[in-house]
Amino acid sequence: MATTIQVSNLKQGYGKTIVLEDINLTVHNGEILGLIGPSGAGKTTLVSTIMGMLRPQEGTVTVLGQKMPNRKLLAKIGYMAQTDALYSALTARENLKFFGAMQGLGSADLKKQIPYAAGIVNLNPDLDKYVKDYSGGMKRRLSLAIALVSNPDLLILDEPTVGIDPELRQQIWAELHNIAKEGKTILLTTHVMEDAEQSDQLMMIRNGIAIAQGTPDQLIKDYQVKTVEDVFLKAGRQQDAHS
Ligand SMILES: Nc1ncnc2c1ncn2[C@@H]1O[C@H](COP(=O)(O)OP(=O)(O)OP(=O)(O)O)[C@@H](O)[C@H]1O
Repeated sequence: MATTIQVSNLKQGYGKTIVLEDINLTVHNGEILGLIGPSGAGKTTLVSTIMGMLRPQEGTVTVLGQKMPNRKLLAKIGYMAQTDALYSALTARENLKFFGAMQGLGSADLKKQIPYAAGIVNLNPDLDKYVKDYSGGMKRRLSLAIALVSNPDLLILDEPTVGIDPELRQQIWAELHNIAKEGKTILLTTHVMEDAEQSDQLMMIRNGIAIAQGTPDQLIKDYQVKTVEDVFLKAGRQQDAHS
């Protein structure tokens, strides 16, 4: 299986503040990796480093065979940030057109991809509304559609299911699994245990350290617990006991 993301011995921080210590991670084509951890653990910092928005302080990050940061690769990455970066004075369709064009889509592709991406998040009926009139959940859904619109090889989603109701969450997960089956790679951060359970691989980050890594089933077995949440709690207690 080809490798989409390779993080080796990454140390990362802001100035003298160290946020991540010795992170090692491999994500293959077609895999969904869930990054879980408490608020402030360093998930967004890791995602930003993988995207090339932050240069590693130590160690290396390779994405789709290229060492990061690499601006050219951004066109191959669909990114949904934690805070919605949308143009509120434009309609949802205009936002999708703008961001799709930025990702290199021509008008024929946009015509096909906008209804596809909006369909995944049930936004087709509201595409011509102004974003300023959208609810918080609709904005999250539009941000996800923007990440999907260019059919990228790598999808990076920072807390994609916040503000999304359970029924739509299930629908989105079904589509994420379809996308992964096509060989695309998905990296997402989450606080939601149901999301973690849907991931192929998990990395649990706490206090800047990867405290557990593996498939949800394997982790549950290794930690001799019943749920992914219990794995996280037990791994956290073990980390505290050792520090
Ligand atoms: N630009 C920045 N400058 C300085 N410190 C930062 C910056 N961004 C984040 N931090 C700090 O780095 C640490 C990790 O933050 P990060 O946003 O990566 O956590 P997170 O796991 O994504 O949290 P959350 O789940 O709340 O989004 C925190 O202590 C945060 O205060």
